[in-house]
Amino acid sequence: MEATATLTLSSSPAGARRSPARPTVASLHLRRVPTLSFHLRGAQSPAAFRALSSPFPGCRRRRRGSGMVVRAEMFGQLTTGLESAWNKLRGVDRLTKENIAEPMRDIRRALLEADVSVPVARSFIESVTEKAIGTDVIRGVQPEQQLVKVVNDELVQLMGGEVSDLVFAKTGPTVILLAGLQGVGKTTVCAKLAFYLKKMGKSCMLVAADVYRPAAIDQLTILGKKVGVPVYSEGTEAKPSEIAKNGLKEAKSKKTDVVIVDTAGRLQVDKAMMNELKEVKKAVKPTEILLVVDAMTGQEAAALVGAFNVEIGITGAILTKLDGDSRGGAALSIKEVSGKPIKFIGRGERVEDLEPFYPDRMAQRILGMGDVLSFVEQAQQVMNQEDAEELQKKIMSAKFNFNDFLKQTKAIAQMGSFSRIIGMIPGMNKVTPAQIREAEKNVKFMESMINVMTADERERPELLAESRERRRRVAKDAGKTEQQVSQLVSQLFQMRTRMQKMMAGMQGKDTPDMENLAESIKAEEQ
Ligand SMILES: Nc1nc2c(ncn2[C@@H]2O[C@H](COP(=O)(O)OP(=O)(O)OP(=O)(O)O)[C@@H](O)[C@H]2O)c(=O)[nH]1
Repeated sequence: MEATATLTLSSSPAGARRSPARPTVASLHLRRVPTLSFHLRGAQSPAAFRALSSPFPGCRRRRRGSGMVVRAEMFGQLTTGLESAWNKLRGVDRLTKENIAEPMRDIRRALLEADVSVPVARSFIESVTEKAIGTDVIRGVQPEQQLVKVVNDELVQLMGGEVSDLVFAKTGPTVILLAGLQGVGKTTVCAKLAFYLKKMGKSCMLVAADVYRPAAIDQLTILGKKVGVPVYSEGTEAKPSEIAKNGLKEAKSKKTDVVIVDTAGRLQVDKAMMNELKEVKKAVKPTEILLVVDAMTGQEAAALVGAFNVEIGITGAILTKLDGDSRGGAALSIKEVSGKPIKFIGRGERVEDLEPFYPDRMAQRILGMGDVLSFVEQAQQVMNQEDAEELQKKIMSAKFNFNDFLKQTKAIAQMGSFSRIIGMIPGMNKVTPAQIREAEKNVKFMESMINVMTADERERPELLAESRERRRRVAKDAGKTEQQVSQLVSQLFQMRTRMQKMMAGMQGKDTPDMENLAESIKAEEQ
C-alpha cells in the first residue's frame, strides 16, 4: 500500500459548525493509520474552514476546490507550536529571562502536545532557558533566530547528539535480535534491515523465531524472497531459542555476515515474552538487541524502551511508522527516558523505507528552519574569526593581557570541562584524571588573582611587572602570596613570548625580546 492515501469526507459547512464529529473521526484515523492526507469537502466559507480544520492541530491545511486538504506532516504539530514562540520575540533586542518566559511556555506546551513526557519537557526548557540567556549576542542575528539555534542544538542533544551506528561483531556473524510488541512493524523491519545491510555489501540471513503466529513465518518468508535473503525457519513447534541457535549455526557454516532474528510480539509486556527473549539472548549472544517501537504511541514508546532495557538489556531502538506521526513525542523522548539511542527510523511500508536516525537532521525537520540555522552558524563563525584576528593582532603587538587571558580560560570553561577538551585533543588521552583536576584548579587559582586586579592592570600587565607594590596589593586582596602573584605575571609574559614566537615562526618574522621582563621580576624577588 502507498503510504499516502486520500480519504474524502463530505460535510456541509453548516453541519460542520454544528457538529465536529466527522473531522474528529478523521483525526483519529490520522493518528492510527498511515494515512497522510485527507480531503474534506464543504469548507467553502472561512468559518466552515476553521470549524473543519480545528481538530487537526499542526497539520497543513490547504483549500482545494470546494474542500480542504489536511496533511499530517511529520512533527507538523510541534513545528507550528514552536513557530508561535519565535513570533513572540519579534522586536526584542536581546534575550532576557523575562522576555523568553512566554516563548518558553509555548515551547513547553508544544512539547507536551507532541506527547513528550512532563519531566523531559521540563529539563529541556531549563537547559534552553539557561543557554539562551547565557549566549552572547551575535552581530546581525535576531534574538529569535538565536533562540531557534539554541532550541535546535538542545533538540539534537535530546535525541542523542550523534548518529548511533550499528555495531558489527569482530569475528563470526553479527546477530541482531529484534523485539517489540505486536504489530509495531518488527517483521517488516527484518526485511528492511536486510535490504539496508545488503546495500552495504553484507550478506544476511533472517531467522523466524516468532512461533506463535504461523502467518508471521509466511510473512517473513515472502519478505525474505522479496529482498533476496534466505530465511531460516523450523515451523511453529520448536522453541524460539533453539531456532535462533540453529539458525546461527547455519549462518556460520555459510559464512553469512549478519543474522537477523525475528521474535514474537505480544499485545503487552509480559513475563513470558521477557523470559523468551532472555533465553534467545542467552542462546545466540546478539551483538545488537533492538526494540522496535511504533512512533504513533508517543511517550509510551519511550517508556517501553526503558522497560525493555531494564529487563533484558537492549542496545537501541528502531522507531517505525514515523511517516504517520504528526506529533514526534517518541523520537524526542526515547534517548532521554531510556538512555538508549534510536538507531533507525521506518518511514513507510516499503523495504526501502528504513534509514539511520540522524538527530541533527531530525531537529532541522522539526524546526523547519534550515536557512536560519546556517545563517546563525555563519554569523558565529565570523564572530569567532574576528575574535581570533583580534587576538592575533594583540599577540603580535605584545598586547596580550590579563583580560584576554581570562577570556580564553572562560571560553574553555564554556565549552565544557577541561577533561572533555583535553580528551578531544589527539595524543592527549593519556592525561590522568588527577592531572586534569590539577589543571582545573590552576585556572580557578589564576582567576582569583586576575579578578582583584584593576582594569588598568589587567590591560597593561607591565604595571604589575614594574611595581612590587601593586603585586603585593593583588596578593593581599586575593588572599595569595606575593610570590604567587609574581608567578602569574611571569607566566603571562612567558605565554606572550611563546605565542609570539609561534606566530612569528608561522609568518617568518622576528620576535621582540620579551623574556627580559619576566627575568627582571624574578631577579627582584630574590
Ligand atoms: N506506514 C508505515 N507502516 C508500517 C511501517 N512499518 C510497518 N508498517 C506496517 O505495520 C503493519 C504491521 O507490521 P508487521 O511487520 O507485521 O508488524 P509485527 O511487529 O511484525 O507484528 P507481529 O508479527 O504481529 O508482532 C504492517 O501493515 C506494515 O506494513 C512504517 O514505517 N510505516
